[in-house]
Amino acid sequence: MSTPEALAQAPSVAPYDALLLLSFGGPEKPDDVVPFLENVTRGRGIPRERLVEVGEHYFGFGGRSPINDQNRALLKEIRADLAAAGIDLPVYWGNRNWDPYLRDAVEEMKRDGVQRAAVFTTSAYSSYSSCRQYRENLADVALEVPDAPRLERLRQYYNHPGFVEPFVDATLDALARLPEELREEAQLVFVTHSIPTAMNDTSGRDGGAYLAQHLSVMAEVASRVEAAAGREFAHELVYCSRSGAPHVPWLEPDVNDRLEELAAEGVRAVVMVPIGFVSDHMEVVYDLDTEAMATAAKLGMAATRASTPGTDPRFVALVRDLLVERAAQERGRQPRRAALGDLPAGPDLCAVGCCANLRESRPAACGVDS
Ligand SMILES: CC1=C(CCC(=O)O)c2cc3nc(cc4[nH]c(cc5[nH]c(cc1n2)c(C)c5CCC(=O)O)c(CCC(=O)O)c4C)C(CCC(=O)O)=C3C
Ligand SMILES: [Fe+2]
Repeated sequence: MSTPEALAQAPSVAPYDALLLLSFGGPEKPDDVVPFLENVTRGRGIPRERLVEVGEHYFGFGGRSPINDQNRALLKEIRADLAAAGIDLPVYWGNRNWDPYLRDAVEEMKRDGVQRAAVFTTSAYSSYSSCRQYRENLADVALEVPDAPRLERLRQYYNHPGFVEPFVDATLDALARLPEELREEAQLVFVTHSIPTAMNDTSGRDGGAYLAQHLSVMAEVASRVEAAAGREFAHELVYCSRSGAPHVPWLEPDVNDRLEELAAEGVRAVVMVPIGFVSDHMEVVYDLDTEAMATAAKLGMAATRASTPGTDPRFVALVRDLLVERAAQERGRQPRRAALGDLPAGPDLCAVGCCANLRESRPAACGVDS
């Protein structure tokens, strides 16, 4: 809570008068599942069989995705963290695909008199799905809501210490949960969401950013884990949650296929480190904790899964850090831009053509050209 001392030293967030948490959204009851999937996949050429299959994942969890509850928990922690730092700023929440929708959040912000809000998205890396599509959503809402507040997306944060460091501790913790006699030989299997290779090819300013960013985070997490554990670990990047038509190439190998190969090579223990995900949403609780864990069990491998940042205090503080950094930038200062590893902190505004939309050319907010 805000003490007088905290208020006196509070960092400035001017020119912003609100923060918006922008996320994916997920169903909350069985009747939501099909309309949610229709929202997500409208015009995207996802085969019907894949939709039925993904629907089953949601029904298997009572028709309720974990993602909205995780965002509610994050929202609560962001508010507490800002207040503790003496920052008095309203925080709103809106989703791309499910209630509460972005548009409703922006209507509410407008009613409350918000003029200019910073936007934090729950996806850390660069790709059409995780970057430009949110920028398109922001451009759409600016057209749908007359006199909407200005909405300025905060930079991608995959290499921010508040994202990387929780994964280091989580990996050490997951290693400690393996049977002691297998811990020494465990391999680290870093996992992210597969995307079409064509989407990777157009990600970031120069292409290939999605893969390059993950490789950089993997190297950073692995080297910190090795330093803490005092030994090296074999590590590699694999993928989960492939969808799309079978003839369209997506990033590989799939985590399950790779576990089969590792078992055949004699590997008896793995730690899955889901660096592609900010919290334990459906891909994590189904594709990893249910499906990949069953694969490992079938193969007789010991496996644990490292936790995602979720509401780790360092991840919550990352939100404030990005906000304060960007606010300073907008006031003409040159703030420190925290970043770990071999890639620089990402730009505030995306370059022309960054994370291109492969289907159609649509307006996107928060670019140098928008
Ligand atoms: C890179 C990436 C992230 C990570 C970045 C970020 O977090 O934003 C992400 C997140 C998420 N994806 C999610 C759910 C779904 N994604 C789908 C489909 C797709 N995702 C893609 C990519 C990504 N997706 C792609 C290239 C497609 C193909 C269709 C298309 O080109 O757009 C489909 C359709 C069915 C299927 O095909 O699986 C669903 C249901 C949920 C909610 C989970 C929950 O409920 O807890 C979340 C957080
Ligand atoms: Fe997805």
